[in-house]
Amino acid sequence: MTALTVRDLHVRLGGRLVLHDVDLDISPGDFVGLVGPNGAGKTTLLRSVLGLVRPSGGTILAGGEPVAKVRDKVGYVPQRHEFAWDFPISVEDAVLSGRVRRIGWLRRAGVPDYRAVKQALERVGMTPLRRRPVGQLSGGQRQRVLVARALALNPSVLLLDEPFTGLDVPTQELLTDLFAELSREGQAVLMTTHDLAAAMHTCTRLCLINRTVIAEGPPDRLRDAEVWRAAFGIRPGSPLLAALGVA
Ligand SMILES: Nc1ncnc2c1ncn2[C@@H]1O[C@H](COP(=O)(O)OP(=O)(O)OP(=O)(O)O)[C@@H](O)[C@H]1O
Repeated sequence: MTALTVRDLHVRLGGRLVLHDVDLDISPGDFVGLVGPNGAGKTTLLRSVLGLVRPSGGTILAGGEPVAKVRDKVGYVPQRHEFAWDFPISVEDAVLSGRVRRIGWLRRAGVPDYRAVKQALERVGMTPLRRRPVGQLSGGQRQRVLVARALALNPSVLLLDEPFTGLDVPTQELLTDLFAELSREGQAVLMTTHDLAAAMHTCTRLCLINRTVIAEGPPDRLRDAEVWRAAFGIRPGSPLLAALGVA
């Protein structure tokens, strides 16, 4: 069974058709890079899965069920600037807040919740900083907190919105290794990124999108320069195509 199924998705925002005819299947263990130019609708696709945007048509299933019924199967790492870093909470509490959908707003966190937080902090290497206020963290540390916050839910689908923006190479490597490991453990990972070369190298599949899916499949099967030109409007002979090994 697929972990995430998107069928015939259409999204209108501000009276404009931002996404149309989007079909996508992601299986457990897939590490999918969602790539496309600025304004292609990548974030809108993630937000549709999360129910933050209401599609004008189509269906989205997680593990075969309408995603609206199983939101706690979906973990989400937003872009860093979307989180309220000036809120006076510790790293540990920020990660715990990722479990709110499972705990419920009115209940207290219990042993399984604290255990999940502890494991998530360990996976991103943030245990030593668990009591630090989130406002005192560097960009890379903040990104690791956001990843831990999503992992604390033990999701079967993990959505990542440009997780590498502004990160140094060691932090990018740490997170890339973690995402690859999660996918090997059976999680379905869908990541938007503008780092095409890294996506070609690390993702098991790529989905090229520009308001609709232009092409998708394992990176080795996407060596056709025309496909990249159609998605990104890259000019023929562009060095970018050579850098991607698709010239
Ligand atoms: N709330 C909104 N109201 C109207 N239009 C919107 C809204 N949010 C996004 N859009 C438009 O939808 C289109 C897709 O935006 P989206 O943020 O999904 O693209 P993206 O592929 O994630 O882009 P980027 O790579 O620049 O982050 C853009 O043209 C954007 O201007």
